[in-house]
Amino acid sequence: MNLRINSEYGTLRAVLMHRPGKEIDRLTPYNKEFLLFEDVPYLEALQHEHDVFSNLIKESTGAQVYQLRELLIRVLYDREILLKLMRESLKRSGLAHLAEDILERYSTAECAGILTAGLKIHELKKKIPNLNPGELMDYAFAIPPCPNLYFQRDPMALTPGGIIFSSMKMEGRQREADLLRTIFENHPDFKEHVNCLYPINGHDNPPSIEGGDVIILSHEAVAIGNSERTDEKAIYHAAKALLAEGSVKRVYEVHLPKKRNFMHLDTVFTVLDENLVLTYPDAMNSVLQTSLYTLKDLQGDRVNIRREILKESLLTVLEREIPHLEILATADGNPDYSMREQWFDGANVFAIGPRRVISYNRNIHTNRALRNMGVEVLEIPSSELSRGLGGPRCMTMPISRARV
Ligand SMILES: NC(=O)NCCC[C@H](N)C(=O)O
Repeated sequence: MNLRINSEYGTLRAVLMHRPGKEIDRLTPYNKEFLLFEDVPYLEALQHEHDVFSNLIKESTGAQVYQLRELLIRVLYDREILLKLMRESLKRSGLAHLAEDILERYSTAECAGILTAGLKIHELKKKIPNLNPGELMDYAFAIPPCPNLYFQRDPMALTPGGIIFSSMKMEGRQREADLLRTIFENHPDFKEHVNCLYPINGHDNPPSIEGGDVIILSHEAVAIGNSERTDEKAIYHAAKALLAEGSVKRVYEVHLPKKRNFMHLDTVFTVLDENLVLTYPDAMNSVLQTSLYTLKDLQGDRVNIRREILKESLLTVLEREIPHLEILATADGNPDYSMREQWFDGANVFAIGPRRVISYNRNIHTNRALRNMGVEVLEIPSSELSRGLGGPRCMTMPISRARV
């Protein structure tokens, strides 16, 4: 499998998703903010909505849907890998010394569950009755959960030149990127095909970048959001690696307002075809500065890139990059409905092919506007999925698309 994609809309061939599990049941009214949720979802209904989504992808495209849990269990059969992840996950609670005890008492599948759904002290006490957890109370986390794992777009990004492994900004999501990187660098289906663009070798604490900020604009250009989650130093390094690799010629850094409802660039626009982009109009108007990275010179390992600050809106950049571009505003530009639907990721549809998208059913005004534009819109239920503040694009990591 060639782990590169050259568009946001080529017909989907394979995608990685995560069916939400027990990690969702760890959310409470008191930890939901730290864990980046707007509410406390109802797990069974959330799973049902997610199943509808993954089945629809299979039926409408025939694409292979990989499930993160299965891939993870496969790589965790390597004890060294499992031990490293377990130690790392126990560090914050000060219990890293228990990693080997845990591996002895739990099966590999159970360990995969622990690494995604977390582990509480009282649960651990059932396996290790004489446990001394120091100051930690029974209901404290020995390992915190990853409830955002169903937003598979964010822990990495596939680009035309290879993979950007995220370094996630928020503490509540950091393990997700470790899990994804471990899978892609070790699973037999993928490991030979990874060209890692980021983080650069030897960087222990890389500046943050998240997959939702990376969008392929055209055959020659990629945009990366400088956002609440992605740092300009990370963009510089990712741009350098992408330009040196040579598949793209321009990387745009797009400055987004650091606001929760614009948290990533893909909350603001989605490319649906060679000449069609769906956008949230308010954000397009407030994005006033972009920077452009291009290659200056390349001699062996020595790469120099140039950065120009463009005093241009994102709209101008898109119009220049994409010839004969048609822009469709969410809710057809109605300010009240587009604002409402932005809260439920109206602009964040998942393109499964040119002018074919999967969208939340609740975004009725956006869906109608899309259909009026000739886009095929397949809808999924969204009462629970949307409580995590992410849409269909956020929930999917396309790993193979037909080249366009
Ligand atoms: N690409 C995206 O916009 N992903 C949505 C992530 C939502 C998640 N609750 C978060 O705050 O990170």
